[in-house]
Amino acid sequence: MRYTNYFIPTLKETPSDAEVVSHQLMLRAGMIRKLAAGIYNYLPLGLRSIRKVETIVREEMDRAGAIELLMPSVQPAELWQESTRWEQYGKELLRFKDRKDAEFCLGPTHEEVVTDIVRREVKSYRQMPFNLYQIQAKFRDEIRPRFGLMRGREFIMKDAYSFDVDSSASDLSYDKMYQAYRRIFQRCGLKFRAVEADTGSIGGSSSHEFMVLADSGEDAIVSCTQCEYAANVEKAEARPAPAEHAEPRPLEKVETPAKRSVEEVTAFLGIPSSALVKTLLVVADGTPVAALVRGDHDLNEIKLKHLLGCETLEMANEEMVTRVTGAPVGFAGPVGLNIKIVADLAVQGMKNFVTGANAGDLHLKNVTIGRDFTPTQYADIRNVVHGDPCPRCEAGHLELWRGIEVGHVFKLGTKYSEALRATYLDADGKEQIIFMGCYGIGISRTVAACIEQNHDADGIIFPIPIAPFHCIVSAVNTKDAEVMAACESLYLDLRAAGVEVLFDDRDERPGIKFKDADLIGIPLRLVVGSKNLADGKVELKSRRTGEVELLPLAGAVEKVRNIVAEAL
Ligand SMILES: O=C(C[C@@H]1CCCCN1)Cn1cnc2cc(Cl)c(F)cc2c1=O
Ligand SMILES: [Mg+2]
Repeated sequence: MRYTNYFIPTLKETPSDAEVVSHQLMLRAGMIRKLAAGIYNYLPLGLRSIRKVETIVREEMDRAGAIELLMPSVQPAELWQESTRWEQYGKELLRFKDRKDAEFCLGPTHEEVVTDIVRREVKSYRQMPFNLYQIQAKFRDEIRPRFGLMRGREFIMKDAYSFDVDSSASDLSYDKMYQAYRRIFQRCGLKFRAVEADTGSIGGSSSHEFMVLADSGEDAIVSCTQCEYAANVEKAEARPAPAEHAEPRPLEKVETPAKRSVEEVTAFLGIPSSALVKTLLVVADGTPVAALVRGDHDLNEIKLKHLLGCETLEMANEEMVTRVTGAPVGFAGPVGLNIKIVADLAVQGMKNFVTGANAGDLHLKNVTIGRDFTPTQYADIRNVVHGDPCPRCEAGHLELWRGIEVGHVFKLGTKYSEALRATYLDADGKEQIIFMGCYGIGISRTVAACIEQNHDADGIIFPIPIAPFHCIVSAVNTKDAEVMAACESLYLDLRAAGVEVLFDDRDERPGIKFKDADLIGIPLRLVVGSKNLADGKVELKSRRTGEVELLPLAGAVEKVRNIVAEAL
């Protein structure tokens, strides 16, 4: 492609409303342009990269035996009413009516639609296993779309659905997808981790997320230094702490005037935060519950919600705190509290610690469990922290990373097949419910995540497999006929060798061309200038390493072709 015939509206300035690097660089590199909040035009360069990810996804999904179909984006409300999700989702589900006033939504995902297809077509166990997938624009009316393609409202997703006769067969389908996802993200040239994840609202039994490691990632994950354990912090398990052997000292009230937070109280009393226990009041399906976690730990609301088995869980407001504890916020404690008390495992066995006294400006010292109060139950309800011992092996400990979720695979069980009566007759002619799995990849988000992980001060550094072009040929002086002739032949020979080339034939100063080449992140750059050309040489620069080497013109095509072939 010749630059002068292409459409790459690069920007010098960083747009002010772009907060993360990938958003800034995709705008500056002329890859995307915003149409509306969270809704983007994929300009030619951005689309080429998206198509590269789609192609890798398609190849690996097909290799795993999945079959591509395409379902409508517009979905009838009836299906969502059958699955009861029509009421379950709020404003995030974009609903509208057609000319006959019938209700529809713009598809955020397609469990109901694909289950409707299968319930009409599958009657026998012989027809399974199979896996249907699509690559299609989804719409989720996020309350705060931001970060460009990282959290858009309309985005491109590959969503796949597996259908099996029973749970163990469904596990095999799940493993096939898990392995396919590993190959996909490896082929995209990304550093990623597959982590155990919470299933969230979708239900089902277990799930894994595929996280691109990047400091700007919204998700916190941990991985063990010794074994394969890795999990989203929402789900990562903490081990019980070793019990303390100190002698319990007598309980004591202590004045803590207007000292509410962990920081204020521990500073005021001169104790470490691990010697204080926070009493957090939550409301589970309307009932107040006290959650106790050590001062240096944080409550994991997802773990607590699963433990309590409640539909809704939120932090108690000031009015509730005062009503339940008899004290203003910041002085809640477990002693004398007559509501359910769930204590984190790290609190079990603690002695002589500080808690609120359920009275204004008062705390208690030397609190000891069993003597001063007894929790209703102990459970793992905290977020693990960097350095915690691994819950799976003896030797390792957990390291904390930030990640960007680009894939999520779920064991769905019969949640949708039950609701929509998708059944089959087994070998004995008995009616059985179909077991499902669902598997998503954020295609457009993967491109953004790749840039979050691969950039420097000059711009994007695309891995070759998902770069918009493999190589850019930069003519230093377009007025020099020999330079242009050499560029033309390089351009044609490279294309003939299967290298995707962008020929920068603009009548621009070399500095502008080099800045643009670095900004849009094309992995390899061939610079053709009259001085080197006179010696029969061209300059090859690697965008990732910055390495520059002078090549004989004759060998340039072969060299570039080999580098590209090696990386694909
Ligand atoms: O989408 C999934 C699960 C998997 C992910 C992989 C591909 C198939 N679906 C979870 N989820 C997330 N956000 C949603 C938002 C809305 Cl508004 C909705 F109505 C439904 C969902 C919803 O179900
Ligand atoms: Mg997810």
